[in-house]
Amino acid sequence: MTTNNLNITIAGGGSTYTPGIVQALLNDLDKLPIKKLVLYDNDPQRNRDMYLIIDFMLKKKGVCHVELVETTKPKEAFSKCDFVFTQIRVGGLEMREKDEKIPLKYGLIGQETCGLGGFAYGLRSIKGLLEIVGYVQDYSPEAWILNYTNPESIVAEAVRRQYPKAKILNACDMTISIEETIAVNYGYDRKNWISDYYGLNHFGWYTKIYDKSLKRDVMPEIIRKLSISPMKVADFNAGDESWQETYSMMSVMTKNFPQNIPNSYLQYYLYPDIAVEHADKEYTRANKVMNGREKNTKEMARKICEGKKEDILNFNFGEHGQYIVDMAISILHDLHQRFMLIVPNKGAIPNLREDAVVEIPAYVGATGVEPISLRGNICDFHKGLMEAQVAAEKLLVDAYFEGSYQKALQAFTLNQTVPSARVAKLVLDDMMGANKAYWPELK
Ligand SMILES: NC(=O)c1ccc[n+]([C@@H]2O[C@H](COP(=O)([O-])OP(=O)(O)OC[C@H]3O[C@@H](n4cnc5c(N)ncnc54)[C@H](O)[C@@H]3O)[C@@H](O)[C@H]2O)c1
Ligand SMILES: O=P(O)(O)OC[C@H]1O[C@H](O[C@H]2[C@H](O)[C@@H](O)[C@@H](O)O[C@@H]2CO)[C@H](O)[C@@H](O)[C@@H]1O
Ligand SMILES: [Mn+2]
Repeated sequence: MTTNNLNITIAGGGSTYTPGIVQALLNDLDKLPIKKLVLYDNDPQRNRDMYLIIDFMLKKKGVCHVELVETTKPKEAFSKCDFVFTQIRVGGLEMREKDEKIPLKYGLIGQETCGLGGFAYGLRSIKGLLEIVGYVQDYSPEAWILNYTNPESIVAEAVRRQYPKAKILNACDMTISIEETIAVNYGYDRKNWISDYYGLNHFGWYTKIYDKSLKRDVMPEIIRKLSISPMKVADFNAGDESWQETYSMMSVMTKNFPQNIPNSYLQYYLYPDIAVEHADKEYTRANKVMNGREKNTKEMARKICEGKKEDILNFNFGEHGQYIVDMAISILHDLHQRFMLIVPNKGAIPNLREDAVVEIPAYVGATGVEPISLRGNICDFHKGLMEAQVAAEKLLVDAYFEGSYQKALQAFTLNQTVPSARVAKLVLDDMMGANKAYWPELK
């Protein structure tokens, strides 16, 4: 790969996260010199809106040497690329709304990536992401794919089965968001941190947070602080009640299980009763995102269309964009920087099955990912939770490839947010009806 004149394609170009990623790209043009930026999406209107926003951003920054392209054609999008950033949402927020509302009808967690909502989303996402990975193999097999598409564990497992040699990194911004939120609440600089963490995506625990300037593991004191005063959301989640509730739940979790700092998403598996009690069955997170981030994106595009020049750009996604851009820089310049990544276990967690897809720290360089193995076994509590989740996710991916209703029912039954096979079947059948246009046929 040349270190100059890069071609970068964003698949899911119309995503609400594209401006944040482009902002990070523009801040780092010296380290990641781009010649061409392609927005690829299967929804031409969303892609057009985003083209207008990104074109506005480039002009505002005085960047004229970057060719900006919008396309719905795979060959045009994926030929001669160096990096492909993937962030698609198959079925859009309309289907996310169903993922959340159908389980809630049956008294179960309704969530984007956790519980049965995450499984429904998984069965939709796999096809869309495999299609894109396939295009990259056909048109630019040397390109690096940096994937943010959810649900990460499920799509990573599927890609690994179909394209074991694909040059892909699967990443989640949640650990970095948790770290930033902890740091601003309790007065640390997370840039000094070396974090040890293990789990599955949206399903893991910190075991140590070594602060290089303080020269100590700050995790025990953070756990004490969490139990005294719950965290306020950081600026990138400001005014967002759902995220405030989520970050407050981290205090509940550490009070009961004070050995580790958990990933905030564990609340859905450890306290599903609380989450269901607090849920509004008529107005879920999808509705909030439609009326928030999505509406805001359309508004930015509308103002640009009307020729407005001032007060157009209005977004703050925290470290989300910078995180993926930093990975590309680390590959390009062979920096071996450390990231939390979703990778095949292969012994990194010694007492967990080898073929699990786990989230652990890893170094990233020109040859890809070098995962960092744990120095010992994980405890039975975490192992038990993870084993059930891994098995359920694997069954779901089997269901996708085999078109097997039985495997899907097993996956739904094994999901730890589900109390009985009867309820699992009711939700599966309901979701099968709602997802006819997206899921493979399950027989
Ligand atoms: N890994 C992480 O930590 C992380 C963080 C934030 C968001 N995400 C994920 O990023 C994705 C985008 O989120 P969003 O809220 O911006 O969603 P969004 O709906 O606003 O954007 C997704 C875009 O993907 C497009 N799309 C859907 N299917 C496609 C396909 N098959 N081919 C090409 N384009 C397709 C849609 O038209 C849409 O423009 C989601 O998968 C979300 O879960 C992941
Ligand atoms: O409910 P949503 O769509 O607002 O967010 C779902 C995503 O949440 C996590 O990430 C970030 C988010 O990407 C970032 O922009 C900011 O708002 O903070 C969140 C965490 O604090 C998660 O990692 C993603 O996988 C979800 O898709
Ligand atoms: Mn995530």
